[in-house]
Amino acid sequence: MLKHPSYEPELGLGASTNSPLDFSAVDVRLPMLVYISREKSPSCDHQKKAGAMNVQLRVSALLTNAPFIINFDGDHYVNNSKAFRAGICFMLDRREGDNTAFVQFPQRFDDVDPTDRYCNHNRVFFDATLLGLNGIQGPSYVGTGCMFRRVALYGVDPPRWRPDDVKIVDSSTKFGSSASFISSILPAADQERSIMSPPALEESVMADLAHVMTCAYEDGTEWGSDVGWVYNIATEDVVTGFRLHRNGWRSMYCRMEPDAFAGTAPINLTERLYQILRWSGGSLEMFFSRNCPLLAGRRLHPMQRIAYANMTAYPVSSVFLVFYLLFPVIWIFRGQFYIQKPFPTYVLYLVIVIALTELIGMVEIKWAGLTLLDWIRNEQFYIIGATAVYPTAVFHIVLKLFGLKGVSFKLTAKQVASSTSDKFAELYAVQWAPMLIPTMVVIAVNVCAIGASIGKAIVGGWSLMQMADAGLGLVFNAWILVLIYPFALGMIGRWSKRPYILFILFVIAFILIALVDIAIQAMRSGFVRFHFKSSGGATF
Ligand SMILES: O=c1ccn([C@@H]2O[C@H](COP(=O)(O)OP(=O)(O)O[C@H]3O[C@H](CO)[C@@H](O)[C@H](O)[C@H]3O)[C@@H](O)[C@H]2O)c(=O)[nH]1
Ligand SMILES: [Mn+2]
Repeated sequence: MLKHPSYEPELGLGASTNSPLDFSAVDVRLPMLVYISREKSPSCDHQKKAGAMNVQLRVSALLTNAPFIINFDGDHYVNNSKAFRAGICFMLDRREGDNTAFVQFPQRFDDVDPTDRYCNHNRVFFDATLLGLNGIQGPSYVGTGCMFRRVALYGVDPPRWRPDDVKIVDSSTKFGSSASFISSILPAADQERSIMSPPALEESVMADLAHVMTCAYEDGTEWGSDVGWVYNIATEDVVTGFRLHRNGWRSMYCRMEPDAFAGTAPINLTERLYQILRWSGGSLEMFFSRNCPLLAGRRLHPMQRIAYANMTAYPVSSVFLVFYLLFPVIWIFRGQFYIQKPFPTYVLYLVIVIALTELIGMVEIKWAGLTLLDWIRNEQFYIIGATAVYPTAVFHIVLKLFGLKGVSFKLTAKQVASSTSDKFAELYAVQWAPMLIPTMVVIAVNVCAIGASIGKAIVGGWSLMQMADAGLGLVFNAWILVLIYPFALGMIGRWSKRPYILFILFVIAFILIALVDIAIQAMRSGFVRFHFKSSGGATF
């Protein structure tokens, strides 16, 4: 803090008997590290991560006023030191550099099981969706592993949309009352190709720092709305990135080998579902707020607008999907198909559309360098989320729209300690939550449908047409079970160490239900009742 680092390396000592390591060719200086913690007080909301980031933003403005900032979650670390240079290259690029607000690196995780059962890696989202957005206005901000341009976070327009005579500090209350902070803004906008010396550590500087760290500092300012990280939303990341895109900035996605950064992921099914709940609830909050992508001005690229609409409104699709997945109920009870038989040309169109969608999916996977397993996990977790989590998120937003408090989201709990003997102990832990019920019902309904159709087929009396219908129905039921398979594995806990047990359980369930169905049919036709009556008078 006292002296800006020079370019001259300071080499360490050579090897000796006391210290066997040779540092004679190593620059042994440590970079300046300043630990800060914002003020927390019962009288004001600390605004979680967004609040912490905004304090960092102000404090660092007074310390170094560095034009570029990189941010990580508490559970992430630097894996490849070259990432910093890569980010800066995008920022200083001649073509679009000046209009680039942030460079987003993918999130990578160390603690995930080899088959990525709960789709923690989210490869399709990172390596296909975010990479694809590079072709429009750039990836969304995902909260960690992201390099920012400082002035973009201040709500300043990108050069492309900024007239030369614009006043960057256009309102006296926008940034709060610190004169030192306000006077740091213009240099931050100018110094992007030079460096500035940090201030000497004097008492006045310390007083300024303490002032910008208080939680009352932001009262009556635009911090948390138009300046810095956005407040009052479960997913501050997507909305903070969105505000930058809406102002006309672009962003860049940067994937490198070895991975730039890495961190920890929740590997317990319930924790993972809570994480998805926070994301989907936050997304809907954004869609139904003044930060709705459909309300943005013309600086947001039309395709980027569609991408954001999809990224925020997606949980609504679950309402239709859950009904669809429960359709077999009608069939089990009535033994009839109520879905209208479509006419052949319509079926032809349907088949073509479905085939093309799958083909495009396949091409995207190949283009992004992903595997079939990454793709399947993605599909599976969409259905699992849509049954277990998204309905709760929709419920949350309905409560909110009626002015009620909504569902409360919790932070993602991480694996505590991994002993080498049982590395994925967490993976097999079953943790009860009401959220698990809807998906369990969907599994039960589809298992019953398969069992019942076996029963009906055995009793016989089916025409060829009925056989064909039931066959199609079975494909539907089986496909749903394939998609929900990781969830079912999660429910059997430690048994899922041997996944074939699940198949055995399914087969037993099918046979039992087939027998029950045969019994019920026999009862209906009077056979069982007759049998029981003659042998002792049991009544039903
Ligand atoms: O009061 C708080 C709470 C959280 N954090 C930070 O926020 C991070 C995100 O929380 P975490 O529990 O790790 O959630 P994840 O689901 O792993 O996080 C993803 O989703 C969040 C949005 O829901 C983003 O903020 C994260 O960047 C993104 O990695 C943590 O690591 C902390 O560094 C704080 O600084 N202060
Ligand atoms: Mn995290």
